[in-house]
Amino acid sequence: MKVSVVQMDMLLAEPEYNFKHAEELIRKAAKDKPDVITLPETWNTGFFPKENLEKLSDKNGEKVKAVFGSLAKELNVNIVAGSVANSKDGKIYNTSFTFNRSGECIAEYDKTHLFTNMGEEKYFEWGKNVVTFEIDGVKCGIIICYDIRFLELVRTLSLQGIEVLFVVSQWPDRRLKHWQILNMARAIENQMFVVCTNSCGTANETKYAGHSAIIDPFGEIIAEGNDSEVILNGEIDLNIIKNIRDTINVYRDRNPKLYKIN
Ligand SMILES: O=C(O)CCC(=O)C(=O)O
Repeated sequence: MKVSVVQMDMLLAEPEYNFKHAEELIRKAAKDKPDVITLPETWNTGFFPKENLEKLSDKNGEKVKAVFGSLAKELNVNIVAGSVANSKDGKIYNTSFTFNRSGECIAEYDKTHLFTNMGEEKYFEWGKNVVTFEIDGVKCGIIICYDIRFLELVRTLSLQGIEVLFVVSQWPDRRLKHWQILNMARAIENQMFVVCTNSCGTANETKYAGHSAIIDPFGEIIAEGNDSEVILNGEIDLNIIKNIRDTINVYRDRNPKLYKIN
């Protein structure tokens, strides 16, 4: 599976500009003929405008579906379209949409761990479901930013059989080390690929870290960005999962009777 990670710099509270820019970047990424292209968290609004959020949000994912559904079909590529501020049923969610090569929306995930440190829960509604989907026959999971700190969520996805985890984020530069270590740890402990897509640039007083990456189940970095806008390319060899599980098989050796985590 060839992956292109779009580490995007977006403008706060400028969805019209951000839609155009995301489309431009996807078209550019598609030139290398990847199987899947990814975007970061809340790329439509930035993370996140406290005024007029409802007005700036997508409505039921209608615009994302129209633009990225047809783009996926036209470019014959799967798109993990990051996440967007998305209003539905009178509430606003931080929602990730994924499209297959036919342009169908195959996954819709609402962020389940809102970042209370920044008051995200005062503006957004909590997601209630864990989501997996298939890209060209490969089982994948999706999480959003702060979700990466919750190993239980990722283990839940891994026990459902995912081989690739997509993490879409707007992670700040001042905690870059957490971003790098958490993504790598999730890849190693769950013996799967992690494709983590961050934003870059600044919004208000926050500088975003970039350092998007494609990480293999050994924790080896296949591709990594720096702190500016870039498209990363990397190839995922799923045989690596079998190799590691044949030698260090944590799924066979785990002892769930001991684990009381609720
Ligand atoms: O957990 C962190 O340090 C950052 C989380 C975050 O910025 C987010 O969830 O949007």
